[in-house]
Amino acid sequence: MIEARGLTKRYGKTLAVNDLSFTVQPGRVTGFLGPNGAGKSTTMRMMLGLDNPTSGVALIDGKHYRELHHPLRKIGALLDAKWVHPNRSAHAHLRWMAVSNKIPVRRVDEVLELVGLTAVAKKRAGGFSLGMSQRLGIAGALLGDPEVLLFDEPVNGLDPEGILWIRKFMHRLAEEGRTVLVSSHLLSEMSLTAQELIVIGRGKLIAQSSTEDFIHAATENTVKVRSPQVSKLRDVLAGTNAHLRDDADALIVSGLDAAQIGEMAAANQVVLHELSPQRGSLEEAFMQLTGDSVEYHTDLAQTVDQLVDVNR
Ligand SMILES: Nc1ncnc2c1ncn2[C@@H]1O[C@H](COP(=O)(O)OP(=O)(O)OP(=O)(O)O)[C@@H](O)[C@H]1O
Repeated sequence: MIEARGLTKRYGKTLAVNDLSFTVQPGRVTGFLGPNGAGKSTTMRMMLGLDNPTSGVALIDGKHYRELHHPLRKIGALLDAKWVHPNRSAHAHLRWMAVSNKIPVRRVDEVLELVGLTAVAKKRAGGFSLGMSQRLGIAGALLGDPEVLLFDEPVNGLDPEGILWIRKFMHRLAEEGRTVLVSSHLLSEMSLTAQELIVIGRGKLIAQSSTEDFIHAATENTVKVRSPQVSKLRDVLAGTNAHLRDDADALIVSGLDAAQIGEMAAANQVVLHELSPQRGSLEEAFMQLTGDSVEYHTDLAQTVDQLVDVNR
């Protein structure tokens, strides 16, 4: 488990992290979400003892990082995938990490296998693609077989195949009972990867909840209905507290769920061609909860643009 209590970091005039308190539980992938500059990396660095908090604490299973006897066996991290000597092979890089952390060298082959790099283990890491470098970084994080894993923007710049691989791998690590914290500013990706969310903005906590609750609380659930007898359907729904909106050849209904609409249509012999509940998106939820912040809107627009690029 990871715990932040009143965690605060000031760099001169910049309050990078502002009184953050949250817990990250094992067995789930927790997304650490916020726009660029929100304070995600700074928070992760403090968890890893790479930066000292101005006040507050970050604890790994109740201990400060510096109190851990074998840190790599407790917590592994991927902060910067390009942090590797370019002329070293993947194997040599991991071997060096293992030896300097008193981890048995046989573990190197195991983690290379886990991340699918066995075939290129002897190749120069400097020639690796970004996706391969990310895998090597993840292999390094797994060397000590740690219970807690931190990944800072692991899908940034990856192609769709690389993104899918990382997503499945994160799920697998959580299913093994590990605590997995993944930072990202890519909202749609996080909605697929993370079961829990910690959302921050300008260093402050905006929300901590399950992804589902976060979306549910901040967006309206509607039902899309298509019918060849749409005016009859309107009459049927008129006597309820449903709110109707036109969307091309469909009606978007709020205030009633799909079952209620279906039953009313059947009782009144209205033919339906479609009756589909519409889920809000993480983007919509994010907009709702951060509605008054121009900074977010700008960032969100960029995020959506990037996402479109990624999926193209
Ligand atoms: N070493 C530092 N010295 C001064 N300011 C810093 C330092 N590190 C971070 N900051 C500032 O602290 C704020 C939070 O930065 P941080 O990198 O933690 O955000 P982030 O959410 O990880 O963003 P990104 O997704 O861009 O990495 C930013 O305003 C940043 O400029």
